[in-house]
Amino acid sequence: MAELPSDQVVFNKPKVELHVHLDGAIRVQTILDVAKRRGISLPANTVEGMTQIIILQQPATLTQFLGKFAEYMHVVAGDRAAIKRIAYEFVEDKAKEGVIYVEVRYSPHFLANTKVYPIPWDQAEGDLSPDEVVHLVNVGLSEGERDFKIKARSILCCMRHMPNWSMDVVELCKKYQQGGVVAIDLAGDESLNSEANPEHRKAYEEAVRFGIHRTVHAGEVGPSSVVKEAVEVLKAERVGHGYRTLEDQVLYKNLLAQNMHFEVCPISSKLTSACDPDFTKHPVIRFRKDKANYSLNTDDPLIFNSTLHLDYSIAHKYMGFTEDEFKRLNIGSAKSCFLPEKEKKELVHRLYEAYGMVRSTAF
Ligand SMILES: O=c1[nH]cnc2c1ncn2[C@H]1C[C@H](O)[C@@H](CO)O1
Repeated sequence: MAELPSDQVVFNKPKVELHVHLDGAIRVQTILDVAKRRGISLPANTVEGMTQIIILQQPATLTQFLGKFAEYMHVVAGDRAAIKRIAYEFVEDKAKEGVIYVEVRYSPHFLANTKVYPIPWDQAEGDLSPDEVVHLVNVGLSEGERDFKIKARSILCCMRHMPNWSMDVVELCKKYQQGGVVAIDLAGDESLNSEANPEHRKAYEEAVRFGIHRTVHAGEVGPSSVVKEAVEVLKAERVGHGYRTLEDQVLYKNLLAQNMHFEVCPISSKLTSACDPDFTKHPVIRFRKDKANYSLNTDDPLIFNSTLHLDYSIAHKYMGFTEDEFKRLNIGSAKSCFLPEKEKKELVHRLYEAYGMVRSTAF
């Protein structure tokens, strides 16, 4: 996006990122390497060439944006080494951006080639199940945590158009609750499926029963009723995007009063046409004025050709964000993360320390 500021670092301090898709955050070089190893032909064989094919250059619809995944998902899906590698490299990339805690989300079904119906991305049936995908991502993330000294947890996505996968997703959340999976999400095209299917509702009921944390993509491009349903029916503790909450002021005020967390993704919201392309009119400006609880996130940096620094630069340049607000929103993000209470407190404390906000207890 030509009019964006260059990748300057406007907030060079520890950060928390809560909304980023693993399959939207793969290195282009890795896609090329894996395609070469597996003998998969791609429309371009250089990083520059493939980047041009994958990225969204201009604002499109959410549906068009979601179509971009088909350019490369068949390369990594069903391949054990590739899945471990993308998880590992993801942690490295986040550490380089100054993220000290990240929750990364993905659909295990989209990376599998057996025990998933239909088998995605026109793959032939193989022997990699959604269950093993979660195991491999956990291994990649843990190795990344060890090598790059940050903390990474994962969120498993149900997909709006695939309700038959949702009970599986919640079962995987239960199975891997101690293995790095902290929550369930509902992603996909809310413009085509704005009311949650009963299977999604059942999965979220099960999540509540088993103490699995819950977030839902809602009010990104769909109406405020999707947000209302996410919070009231699916019992979401955080809202993915949530921009269109502002269309229902009663709902918005209720959510403010509850300190509901909004996972805001500035660059994403422009390129999916979720928001006005003029960043000076972005809903997060209202969130900030109202001292709402929200995070700043990349969402799918591969497809948006972006970094977390770029999202922060935009918030600074076009939306008037200050260092103090960056600190406040990161502390709110840490408090809204899905870690167990003790680890969450430690994370919040680390931010207070890094931001020079530790109060002396001396009298
Ligand atoms: O911004 C988004 N909105 C809705 N769904 C999304 C967004 N970004 C990625 N996804 C989908 C496509 C991915 O394959 C899936 C799981 O990460 O989630």
